[in-house]
Amino acid sequence: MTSHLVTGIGELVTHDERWGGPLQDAALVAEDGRVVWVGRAADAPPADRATDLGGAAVVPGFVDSHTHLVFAGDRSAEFEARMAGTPYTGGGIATTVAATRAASDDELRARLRALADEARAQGTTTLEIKSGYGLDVEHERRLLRLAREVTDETTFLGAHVVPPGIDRGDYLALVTGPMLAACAPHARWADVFCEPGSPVAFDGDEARAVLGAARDAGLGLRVHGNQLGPGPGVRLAVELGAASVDHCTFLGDTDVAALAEGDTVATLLPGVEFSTRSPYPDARRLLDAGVEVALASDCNPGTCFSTSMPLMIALAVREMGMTSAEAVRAATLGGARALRRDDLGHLRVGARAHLAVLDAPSHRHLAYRPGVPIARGMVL
Ligand SMILES: N=CN[C@@H](CCC(=O)O)C(=O)O
Ligand SMILES: [Zn+2]
Repeated sequence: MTSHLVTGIGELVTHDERWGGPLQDAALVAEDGRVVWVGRAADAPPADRATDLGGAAVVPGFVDSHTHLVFAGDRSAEFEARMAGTPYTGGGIATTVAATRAASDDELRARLRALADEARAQGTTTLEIKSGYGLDVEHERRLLRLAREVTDETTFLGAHVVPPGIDRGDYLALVTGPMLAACAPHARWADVFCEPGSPVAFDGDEARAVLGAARDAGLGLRVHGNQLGPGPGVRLAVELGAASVDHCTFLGDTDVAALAEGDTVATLLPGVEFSTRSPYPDARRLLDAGVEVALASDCNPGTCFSTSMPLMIALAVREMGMTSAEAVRAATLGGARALRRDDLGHLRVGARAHLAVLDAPSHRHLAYRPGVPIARGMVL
């Protein structure tokens, strides 16, 4: 077992309350992939090898708890139309499904790996990846098998939309029956796009059926909820004990109260509001109510084609009323909680030694220097 001392850390964000905030002039030792010591550089113990970061700030590696990285095709024309005023409805998902079904494993794998590398280069050290562009038994299973090559945090999203040409009831029976059975061995989670106002997504009763079947199959639950308008998604997620409800753009008081009382993380995806020109969710309202908030990219070809967690942090600070410290926490510890992982998202002793190293003196620069590639992931 080799120990690795990382020193020369100008500012270290650990999320360890005992330090009362970021540590200055810090060091960290990792052994066997885990943090074994954290403290002031002057007190650092000897180790087998050392890396001097020359005063860089370090935060926990970003935990991007919501992505759709296995897909083919291009929807830049749809984006362009949206910027010219055409609203997002979810209808474009069928375009990606057709292109994805037509792509070979190697084509999908090459794109997936390139996107995962792109995320890592910007500080992301954990990715959740959903299926949802296969929408039949063979292709949903294939997408999850490919996603599993990159992460253990895989999510079955057969209930993304009802594909064209199939009856809703028949599709629901497929998703909750044979498709779930084929996909469950390759997934840790199941998700559903619950949006009663959308002709292609699922209403509250349908979403309840999808989530109930997934829970019976041993999967953890996640929900796309309240993205395009108010609806039952958030309350359903809390009622069923989902780990996370994602988007949370249109919330009523009862939704916020349910989240505050429940055990479900509210995952905000501000890249979606940016790329669909929609109103941003009210993060301040959630935080002030005591809700656990996560930030994620939702990288996908339709609503946000960005893997950049620093961009999400900058948007959260600029547009959603979060402080830099709250946004960094949401992109790290919040994401880990949304995945129910206590070994990620912090740098206390025992955590995975996953770092985001910033070419900057402070975590504040993540929002202060938007669009500048200051973060990189480092897994020890
Ligand atoms: N809203 C549902 N699913 C994705 C978008 C998928 C797409 O448009 O391709 C989302 O999280 O925004
Ligand atoms: Zn999504």
